Amino acid sequence: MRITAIHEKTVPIQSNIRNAYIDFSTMTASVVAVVTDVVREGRPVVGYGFNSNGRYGAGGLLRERFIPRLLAADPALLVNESGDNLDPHRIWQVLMTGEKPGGHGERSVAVGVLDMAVWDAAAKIAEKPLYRLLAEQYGDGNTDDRVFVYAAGGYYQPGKGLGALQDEMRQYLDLGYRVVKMKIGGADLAEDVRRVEAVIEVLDGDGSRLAVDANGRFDLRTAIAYADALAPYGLFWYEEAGDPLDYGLQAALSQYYPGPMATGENLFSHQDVRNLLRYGGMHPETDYLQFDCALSYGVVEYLRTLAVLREHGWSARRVIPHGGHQLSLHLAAGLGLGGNESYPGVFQPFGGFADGYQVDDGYVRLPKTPGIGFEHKAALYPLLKSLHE
Ligand SMILES: O=C([O-])CC(=O)C(=O)O
Ligand SMILES: [Mg+2]
Repeated sequence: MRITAIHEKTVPIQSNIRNAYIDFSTMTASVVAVVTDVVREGRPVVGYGFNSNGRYGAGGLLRERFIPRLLAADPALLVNESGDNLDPHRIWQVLMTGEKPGGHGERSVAVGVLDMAVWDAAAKIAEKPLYRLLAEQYGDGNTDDRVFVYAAGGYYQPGKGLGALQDEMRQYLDLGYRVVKMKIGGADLAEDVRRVEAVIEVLDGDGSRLAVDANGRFDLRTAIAYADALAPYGLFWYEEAGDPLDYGLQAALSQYYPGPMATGENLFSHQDVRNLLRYGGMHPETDYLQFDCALSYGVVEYLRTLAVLREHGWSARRVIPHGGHQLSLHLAAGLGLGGNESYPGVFQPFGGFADGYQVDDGYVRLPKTPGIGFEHKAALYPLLKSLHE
């Protein structure tokens, strides 16, 4: 078998929302389709991939480097021993040929987008949902039949007052979520405390159902001032307080803040993760890690990241990935992660899961059809299909 074509496009996912660090007025994403010559149900198998929010589309890198590299490779180097399916690990090696270590800038996005499409195609060719393939090949064979999800939103928006913030959160609860997340650090501390209290009111006074996200905005002094203000609420987690690469800040804050903390969405390699675990002072029993495969070289690299976790005494259950996409849902169900982010209100059509699979008391189920299941999302599939039809 072989890859016959790879199509790529940059699409907008802009909106008027803002976190503490960026607004999303010019945000884009890369979308790819990897077409194979394997036929299932009368049609060539096509795998789809895209990157999640927060990093821009990587069209330049895809067009100039990664897609040509893949198409120029001997097809025999891209398939498994028996030659009947793609081998994502071999493909990853080909993609990274000529790439020096370190400096994991945006090339991890380009590789992550292609890797997503390769796994989608490989699972379709194997005629299994991806979570089953992952559980059989890399897990203990067991899969979770439902995955914990939380609703992320609570962005800053022009004219959005406390009432609108509360209405947004009520909508998430009505959809079946139990835990919600909101942004902090984009207003002053007093205003953020009012916002946090307004959301906790909607959660029947239960702060343990609210996560807050500072998107790396704070220096240590500000992070500590927020820690003092937030600690009494007993929050679900306090996320990305300082710069994602400032492990010293994280270590100081981890010692100081009594509740669970979360970070990792802007670490793009297993080496960066290793440094966080070595030097970030995080607590394996109570903290959360948020690495997002779509931004960080894909599933092949994620398997290495999970190995690093094991070496440092962390359970995969402490991982709840950033990004709210279906690939992470498969990783969670197949490899026993702790759950997944969800964006019921933002970053559509890429956020969200299969149509008809409602969130029930904070958990969601996955379709049993082959691949990742993008075909089950009516708002997304036409866009993916338009790449090659
Ligand atoms: O606002 C963003 O960049 C997204 C984000 O941090 C998250 O979902 O945790
Ligand atoms: Mg975040």
